Amino acid sequence: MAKQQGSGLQSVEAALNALLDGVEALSSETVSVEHAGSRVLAESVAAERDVPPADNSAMDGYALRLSDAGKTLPVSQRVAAGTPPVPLAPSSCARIFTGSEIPAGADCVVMQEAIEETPEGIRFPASIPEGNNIRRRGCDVASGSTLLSAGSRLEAAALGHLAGQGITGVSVRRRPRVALLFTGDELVDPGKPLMPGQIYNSNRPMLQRLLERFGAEVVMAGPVPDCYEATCDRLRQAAEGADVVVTTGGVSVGEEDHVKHALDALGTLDLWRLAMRPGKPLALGRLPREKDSTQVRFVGLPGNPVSSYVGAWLFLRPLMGHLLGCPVLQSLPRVYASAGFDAHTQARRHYMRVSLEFGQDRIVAHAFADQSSNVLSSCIDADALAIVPPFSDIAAGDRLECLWLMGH
Ligand SMILES: Nc1nc2c(c(=O)[nH]1)N[C@H]1C(S)=C(S)[C@@H](COP(=O)(O)OP(=O)(O)OC[C@H]3O[C@@H](n4cnc5c(N)ncnc54)[C@H](O)[C@@H]3O)O[C@H]1N2
Ligand code: MOO
Repeated sequence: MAKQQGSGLQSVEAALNALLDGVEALSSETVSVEHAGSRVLAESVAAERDVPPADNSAMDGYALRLSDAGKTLPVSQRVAAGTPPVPLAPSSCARIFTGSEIPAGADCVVMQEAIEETPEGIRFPASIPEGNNIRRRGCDVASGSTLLSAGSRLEAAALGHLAGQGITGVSVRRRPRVALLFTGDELVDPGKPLMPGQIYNSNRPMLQRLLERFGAEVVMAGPVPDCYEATCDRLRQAAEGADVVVTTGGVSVGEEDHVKHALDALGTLDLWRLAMRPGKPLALGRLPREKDSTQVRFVGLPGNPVSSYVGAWLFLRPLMGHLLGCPVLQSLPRVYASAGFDAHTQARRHYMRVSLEFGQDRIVAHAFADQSSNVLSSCIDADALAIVPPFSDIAAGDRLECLWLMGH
């Protein structure tokens, strides 16, 4: 286990280094573009065609030669979108529409609001800028250029870009397979009656949703009884079918907290107990996977829902980012805001759940009043985690570094 700090707690940075050390991107698979939403490109895609494929008009209007500016010209052809034009006849203009190809010979387009229709033809203004309203071939994508880089996440615009090339299939990273286990004999899944002493399992849908957003596939999700042998069995089983095993609860110091001991016995406990709030008892390590003699990463999140939520953003997201070879998932964007509250911290760095108010000249971070790790209400409107260093006094107006939970 890595060396501990004086407080006996390890830094978040040390934990992230231990977790990500040696993590390599997973293998790739080919999927149809239709089903590639949110997947991560395994290889860069080169453009094979220019977009647009030819010079075309940005406006509904008339194409002409710049040398004919100020003249009245007959309309010699009508170029509808989807129909290739013929070369422009001398001393004439072409009726043209947005997206229609520019006829050879024409070098500008005048929008129809700027011309005058006369019995002799179309009268054009005397002054027309060069190349007016012409969108050049390849101005969006040039053939041979990199259309999308390896590691890009295929969201809406990227999918449009692939379609613009006529591409139907892409090579993407396999989704990290995650096994999610929940410890705690008090837990019941919604849909079942709640007996005295029981609570509903909030972590299950919450982590499932977060993991899917981070690009993972949850292949197994289920309870683990509060018993050492059962915990060992479930961890062993989980490691066989997954790339990452995540547990919640059972990592603290009570005698019903078996996860850490089971991990210690079965695999490697790399690091335990972090100088962060919430999430102090978080445990990180590796479990052996017998079927291919490899190791899978283990993340033991504390049971309190807020500790699990914050731990997922801080640790599971970058882990998925590394398994997917996707830089945007590897770290959270930082944003600086003025504190809209007073706070003081003890020995642990506090990741406070804040909502961001975007004003004209500054961003104000508002903290949810109750920052306890069992109060999931604090996460509902949290746009960011404000990082408050240990032993600090924060006064309203102070500058805060925040991790932006984009689209949380
Ligand atoms: N003596 C000490 N006690 C505790 C310490 C400590 O240092 N010394 N640390 C506290 C901190 S900080 C945390 S965080 C918790 C974490 O404990 P565990 O990870 O072992 O979690 P549990 O004890 O299993 O559960 C904690 C809490 O969360 C509820 N829970 C658990 N799973 C779920 C779920 N899936 N859905 C909803 N709620 C869940 C559980 O009922 C407990 O209330 O330990 C402190 N104790
Ligand atoms: O560290 Mo715990 O997650 O604050 O309650």
